[in-house]
Amino acid sequence: MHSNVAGGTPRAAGAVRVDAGAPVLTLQSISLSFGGVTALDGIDLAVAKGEIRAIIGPNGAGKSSLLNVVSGLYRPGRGVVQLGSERFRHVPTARLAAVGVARTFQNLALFKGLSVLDNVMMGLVHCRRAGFVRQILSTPQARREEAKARAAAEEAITFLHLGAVKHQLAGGLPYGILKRVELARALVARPRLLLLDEPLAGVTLGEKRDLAAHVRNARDAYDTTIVLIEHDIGVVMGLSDRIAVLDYGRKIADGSPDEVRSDQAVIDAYLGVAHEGETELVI
Ligand SMILES: Nc1ncnc2c1ncn2[C@@H]1O[C@H](COP(=O)(O)OP(=O)(O)OP(=O)(O)O)[C@@H](O)[C@H]1O
Repeated sequence: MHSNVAGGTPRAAGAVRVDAGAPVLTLQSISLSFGGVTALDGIDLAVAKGEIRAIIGPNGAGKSSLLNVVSGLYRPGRGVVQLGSERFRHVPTARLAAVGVARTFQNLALFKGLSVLDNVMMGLVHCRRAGFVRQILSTPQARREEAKARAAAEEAITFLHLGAVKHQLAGGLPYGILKRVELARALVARPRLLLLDEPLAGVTLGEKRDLAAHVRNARDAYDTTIVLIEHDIGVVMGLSDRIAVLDYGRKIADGSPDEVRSDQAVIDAYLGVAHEGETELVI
C-alpha cells in the first residue's frame, strides 16, 4: 500500500491540482479482442495526478473493457498499462491495493449482511498485516490494526455523510446510499488511483448531483486521481477535467469538456450519423 491505513484527516476541499508531472496512469497501445469482436483497438491514454478523467462512448464502445484492463480483470492482447512507475502487460488484480488502485463496480460489490461500517472496513482488508490467526487471538498488533482501520473507516463514513446509517446492514439501505458506501469502501485505503464504474447510475437526479459533488470532494480531500465511466453525459461534462471518448473500441477524442462537446467525430458517434450544421453535443 502506498500510504498508511489511517493516514491522517482528509484534506479540506480546495483548488483543483492537476499535476503536469508523471502520469498516474498511462495506457500504451492497448488492444483486446473477444473471439472475433474487437473491444479495444490501440488505446493510448495518460491520466495526470489529481485529474478526474471520464471515459464515455456509446453502448459497446469498450468503456467497461478498458476499466477491466486497468484493474486487471482482463489481460489485453497487446499493450502496456503503467501505474506510477510500474509497467504491466497484465495488471495483477490480487495486488491492486498494493499498487495503489481501488475500484467500484456498476452493480455494487457490498456485503448485504454486514453493516455499513464493516463494509467500509473491508476496503482495508488487503492492507492488514496481522494474519488470520493473530486476528483471532487478538494480538496487540492485530488490535492496533483493527483500531486504525476502524478510525479510517469512520473518517470515510463521516466524509460521505453516512454517520446516521453506519451500524445498519447494507442490505436494507436505498441504492443511492449504497453508491456512497461503495465510494467510501474504495476511498478508505487512500488509493493513488480510483476507478469508478458508473458511479451515478440508477439514482435520482438529486442524488446524482450529490454523488457528483462527493466524487469531486473525494478527489480533493483524499488527494487521489479518478477515472470514471458514466453514461450521463450532462453530469460528466460538469464533473470531469478531461474526457476520453471511445467508439467501436477506438479512442476518437480526448480533451476538455468544451473540446469534446464540439468535436464532430463525437457528435457523429453519439448521433450515429453526421448532421449538417450540428456543432455541439446536445446535453
Ligand atoms: N466478456 C466478454 N465476452 C465477449 N464479448 C465481450 C465481453 N466483454 C465485452 N465484450 C464485447 O466487447 C465490446 C465492448 O464492450 P464493453 O462492455 O467494454 O463496452 P461498453 O462501452 O462498456 O458498453 P456499455 O455502455 O453497453 O456497458 C462489445 O462488443 C461487447 O459485446
